[in-house]
Amino acid sequence: MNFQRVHHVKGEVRVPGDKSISHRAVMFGALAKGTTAVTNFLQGADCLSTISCFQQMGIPIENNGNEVLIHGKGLHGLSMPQQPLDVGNSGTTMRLMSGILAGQEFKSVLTGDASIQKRPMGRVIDPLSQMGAGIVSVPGNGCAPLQIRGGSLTGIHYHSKVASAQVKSAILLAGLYADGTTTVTEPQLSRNHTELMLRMFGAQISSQDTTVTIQPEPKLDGRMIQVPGDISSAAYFIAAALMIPCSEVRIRNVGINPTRDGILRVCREMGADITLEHISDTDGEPAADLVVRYSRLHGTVIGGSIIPALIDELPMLAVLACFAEGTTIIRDAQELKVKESNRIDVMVQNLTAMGARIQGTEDGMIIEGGVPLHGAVIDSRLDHRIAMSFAIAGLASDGTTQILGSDCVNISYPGFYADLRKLTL
Ligand SMILES: O=C(O)C1=C[C@@H](OP(=O)(O)O)[C@@H](O)[C@H](O)C1
Ligand SMILES: C=C(OP(=O)(O)O)C(=O)O
Repeated sequence: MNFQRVHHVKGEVRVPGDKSISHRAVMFGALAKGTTAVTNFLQGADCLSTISCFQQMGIPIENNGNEVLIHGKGLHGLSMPQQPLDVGNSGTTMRLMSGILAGQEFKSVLTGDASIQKRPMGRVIDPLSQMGAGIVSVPGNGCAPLQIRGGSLTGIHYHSKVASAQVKSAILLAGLYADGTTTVTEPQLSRNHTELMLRMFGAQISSQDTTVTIQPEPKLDGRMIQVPGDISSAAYFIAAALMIPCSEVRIRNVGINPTRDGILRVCREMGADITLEHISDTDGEPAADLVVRYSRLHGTVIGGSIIPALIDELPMLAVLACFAEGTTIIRDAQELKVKESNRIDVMVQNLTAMGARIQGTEDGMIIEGGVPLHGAVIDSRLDHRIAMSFAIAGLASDGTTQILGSDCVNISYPGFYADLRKLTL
């Protein structure tokens, strides 16, 4: 797909439901007794993979588009899948499901696409093995496919080396089936959707700073879940409005959980004009309308404990930094190397092709802003966040930007190009 400079982005948009919350709604709904009704569920390929995995384990799920109904069978209601469970491109599905499957008295196999088979799974294999699960990497390299023999788990206190909500959640979910208390401490606080939602379903879970503790064998009850818009999807429109002169965009009902709102904090630090309106709170997950206006930005340093609160937004922030005066340093972000692609290498390669002054580092990037960008052929490496970031870059650059593999946006935002187009009319 090709992109060219536009004069502005203007108008209103409603981004689809949050990906992290949509996955969890299906998983926890399946483990609860009774029906869970989810509205504004993200119909992206990743969340559809989660639905199909639970259907394969005997959970009836009706996907009516705007509402998803999960007819949960309780903590011990899953049945043994007859085939390997295919998570597609979704790291969240693979890692959270490994925690659930570690607690089941049956054998299962988790697999996925070429990208997922390169991502590190040792980070869940290690703690789940310590809890007593039989979990192995079939190719023997710490990656998927994973073979899991669950049951008879012991609660542990795990000190994770990475601030990862997927690792934390996998351990907490296994903790539902352990014979005592399970605790996870992480180096920095990662997104806390698991803690918030499991508590709403009836789990006994308590958090203090970067430590979370869960008690086993709760009675989880089906419930209603309203999914807020995904701030990671809103990031593309936030950046477009900030980068393109004369722009003003209103993004409705965006989740602004403090463990996810790093992009708002960094953009404001860079000089962005962003206001929040109609702030609401449903089940502990705050949301707001974001009003974003074109702003003259300056460079900044992004590192430390804010990184987990904006990890998926860093590709877009790297593009934004090209449009800010001065230097932007992104550090402590080595996790970018183990996402759907190596997001440090891919950003450096593609932004360099567009004429940016950017240098990759061991744990991030250094970007000299204020150098105009020009169109180029962009290899998305089938990474949805890369494709969306460069679509926005193309709208603010000379010439034509061609994105290869542009359909991969279906992973997290199937209507992305249509919504973007409406804002450019
Ligand atoms: O728990 C989640 O829903 C997610 C956690 C993050 O990954 P890590 O846990 O690997 O940091 C994030 O990058 C991913 O898009 C979704
Ligand atoms: C890293 C991501 O997702 P996952 O880990 O679920 O594949 C993402 O959506 O940017």
